[in-house]
Amino acid sequence: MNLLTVDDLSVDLAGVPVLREVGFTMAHGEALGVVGESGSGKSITLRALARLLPDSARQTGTITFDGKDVSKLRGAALREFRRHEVSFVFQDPRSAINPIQRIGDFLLESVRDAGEDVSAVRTQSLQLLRRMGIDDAERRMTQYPFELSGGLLQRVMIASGLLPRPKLLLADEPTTALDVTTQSDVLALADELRREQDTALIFVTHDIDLALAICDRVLVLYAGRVLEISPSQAAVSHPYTKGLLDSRPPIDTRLDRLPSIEGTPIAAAEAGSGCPFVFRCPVALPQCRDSLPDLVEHGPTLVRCHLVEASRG
Ligand SMILES: Nc1ncnc2c1ncn2[C@@H]1O[C@H](COP(=O)(O)OP(=O)(O)OP(=O)(O)O)[C@@H](O)[C@H]1O
Repeated sequence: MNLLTVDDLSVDLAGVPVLREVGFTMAHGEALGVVGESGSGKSITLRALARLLPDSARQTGTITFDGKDVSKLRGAALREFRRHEVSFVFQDPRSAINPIQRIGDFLLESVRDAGEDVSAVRTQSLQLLRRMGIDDAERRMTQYPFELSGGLLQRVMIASGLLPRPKLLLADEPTTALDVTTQSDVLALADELRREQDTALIFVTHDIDLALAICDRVLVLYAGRVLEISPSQAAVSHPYTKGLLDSRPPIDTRLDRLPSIEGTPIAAAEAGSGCPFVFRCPVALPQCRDSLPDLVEHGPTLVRCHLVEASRG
């Protein structure tokens, strides 16, 4: 059985469409990267999965997590889902932590509420902090968030996300605010821990290279729609995903101007019945303006593109 099945998920916020017919599945322990330009719907997808959309949101479609319909969870079942089944790590740790609460109290807070064995969880917290590369974990537990650097605090947040041994960790650009070396250290440690725990990961990022490096598959969003789900750079087939790969800055040459995809993305609300990427696509066909094909298998990738369909004859 899949850990997660998202089927035909559409979300409107304050009456404005932001996600359309999003569908994908995840196996237990799998890592899925979610990439796309700003405003493509990455964070909204995560929030919908964790039942964290604002009250003004209207959602259709289904999210099935470990056999349960997430939209039907209420009361104790919803608390259990948020405590033990999914965890969230946000981009900015300082906005997600109470500034006047000590790190140790923050880590043990949810356990205290649930009446679990505090001393056992304290030991686990210390172990996780050390495994996340925090040397003097005992002392850090007694400190306040302002006493920790952004990098240390994000390590604490990831430890806190893994502490309940969730089935799924939702990470929204968890290392974007860190410098590149720290970013790769933190991600490598987090990845090792979540594999040991068999915790699946959804990793939202702007960086398609990073997503391909860390994740089993990468889902590409554009104007609130899934355009491709690919396991590797070699398998990538959609012109938009290829454009994202081609616009990475080269590591060995200095360019006067960074390569980029011509034009700007449209909002989900601006897309008609055609492919939302048609306005920027260098290889668009006439039919791309009228309809967006279904997501279909093309070798190891899942892609929705008329050009790919035409190439298959
Ligand atoms: N609370 C809200 N009310 C109304 N619209 C919103 C709200 N939050 C997000 N949106 C809109 O939903 C769309 C998707 O936003 P989302 O935050 O998911 O994008 P994103 O891909 O995560 O972007 P970024 O990479 O900039 O974080 C955007 O057009 C955004 O303006």
